[in-house]
Amino acid sequence: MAEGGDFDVCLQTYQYIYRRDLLKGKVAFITGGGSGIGFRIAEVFMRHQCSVVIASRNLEKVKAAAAKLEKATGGKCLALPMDVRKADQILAAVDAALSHFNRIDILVNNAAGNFLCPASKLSFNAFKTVMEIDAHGSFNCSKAVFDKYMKDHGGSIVNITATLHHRGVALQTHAGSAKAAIDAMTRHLAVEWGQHGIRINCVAPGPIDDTEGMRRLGGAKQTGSMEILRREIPAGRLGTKEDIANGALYLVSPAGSFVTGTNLIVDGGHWLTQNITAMLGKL
Ligand SMILES: CC/C=C\C/C=C\C/C=C\C/C=C\C/C=C\C/C=C\C=C\C(=O)SCCNC(=O)CCNC(=O)[C@H](O)C(C)(C)COP(=O)(O)OP(=O)(O)OC[C@H]1O[C@@H](n2cnc3c(N)ncnc32)[C@H](O)[C@@H]1OP(=O)(O)O
Ligand SMILES: NC(=O)C1=CN([C@@H]2O[C@H](COP(=O)(O)OP(=O)(O)OC[C@H]3O[C@@H](n4cnc5c(N)ncnc54)[C@H](OP(=O)(O)O)[C@@H]3O)[C@@H](O)[C@H]2O)C=CC1
Repeated sequence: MAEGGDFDVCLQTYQYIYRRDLLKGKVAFITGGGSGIGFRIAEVFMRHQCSVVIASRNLEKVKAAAAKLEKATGGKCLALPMDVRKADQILAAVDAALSHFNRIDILVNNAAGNFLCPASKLSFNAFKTVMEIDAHGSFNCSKAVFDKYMKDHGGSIVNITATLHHRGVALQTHAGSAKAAIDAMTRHLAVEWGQHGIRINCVAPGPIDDTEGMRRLGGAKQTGSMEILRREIPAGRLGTKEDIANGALYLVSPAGSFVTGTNLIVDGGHWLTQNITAMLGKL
C-alpha cells in the first residue's frame, strides 16, 4: 500500500442491482477517490463500466488506488494530483481529464477534511480550512467542470455531504457548517444549471464503518461508542461504503433522471434518533 493510502481491498463480491453496462461510455471525476467512500464509489462505477478519474493531494496514493481499481474491475482509471483548495490545480486536473477521456459526464465532490474539536477551541484558521476543502472545493470543482464541459453537454453532479447538520452534533461545528453550505449550494445550482441538462444532488452518509473518518474516532471505540452508535441506528447496523456508492449510482443513473436538487440521506434512519452529543462530549 502506498504511504498515506488507506484504500481497502476491493470488493470480493458486489451485489449488482442495475445492469452491468449501466454507465458504459461515461466518464466520472471523483475528488478524494483514492480512499474510503470515494474509492468505493470509483470501484462501483467502474464495475458498471464507467471510466473514472480520481484526484487528490497525494499523487502516490491515487496512483496506487487507480492501479488497484483497474486490476479489480478491468476498467480505466486515471489518477491526478489536485488540492481542491487550489484553483489552478482544479483547472489543470479538469483539463488533463478531458484530454485523456474527452468527456466528464459525472462529477462526485467527495473530498473533505474533518477532525473532532469543540467550537470553543476551534481556531479561525481551523474553521476556514474545513470550509475551504468542503464547501469552496465542491463549488470550484463544479464550476470548473461546468465551464469546461457540462455547460454544453449536460451531466450529473453528486456532492457527498453528511447528516451532521440536520440536528447538530458536538465537536463538529466546522464540518456540519461546511456540509450545510454544500447542501444549500446543491439546490441553487440545480435551479440554475437544469437548463443545461445538469442534475445536481447530494448523498448524505450517516456513520460509515471502516473509513479513515470513523477511524479517527479511535478513542470512541474504546469507550464503546461504536456500539452506542449502532444501537441508535434504526436499521441496526453502521453504514457501509457500498451503501453510499449505491446511493450515488442511483442518482447518476437513468433511474434518477428526474431527480435534482435533492439530498439523499443514506444512514439507516440514524439522524432521526441520533443523540451522539453526549457521547462525543466524553471524548
Ligand atoms: C473525523 C470525524 C468523524 C466523525 C465525526 C463524529 C461523529 C460521528 C458520529 C455521528 C455523526 C452523525 C452523522 C455523521 C457521521 C459521521 C461523520 C461525518 C463526517 C465525516 C467526515 C469525514 O470523515 S471527512 C474525511 C476525513 N478525512 C480527512 O480529514 C482527511 C483530510 N484531512 C486533512 O488533511 C487535515 O485533517 C485537515 C482537514 C486539518 C487539513 O490539513 P492541512 O491543510 O494540513 O491543515 P493544517 O495546517 O494541519 O490545519 C489547519 C488548521 O486546522 C487546525 N486543526 C487541524 N487539525 C485539528 C484538530 N484535530 N483539532 C483542532 N484544530 C485542528 C490547525 O491547528 C490549523 O489551525 P491553526 O489556527 O493552528 O493554523
Ligand atoms: N466516514 C464517514 O463516516 C462519513 C463520511 N462522510 C463524507 O464522505 C466523504 C468521504 O469521507 P471518508 O471516505 O470517510 O474520508 P477519507 O479521509 O478516506 O477520504 C477523504 C479524501 O479526500 C481527500 N482530500 C482531503 N483533502 C483534500 C484536498 N484539499 N484536496 C483534494 N483531496 C482532498 C483525501 O486524499 P488526500 O489526502 O490524498 O488529499 C482522501 O482521499 C467526505 O465528504 C466525508 O465528509 C460523511 C459522513 C460520514
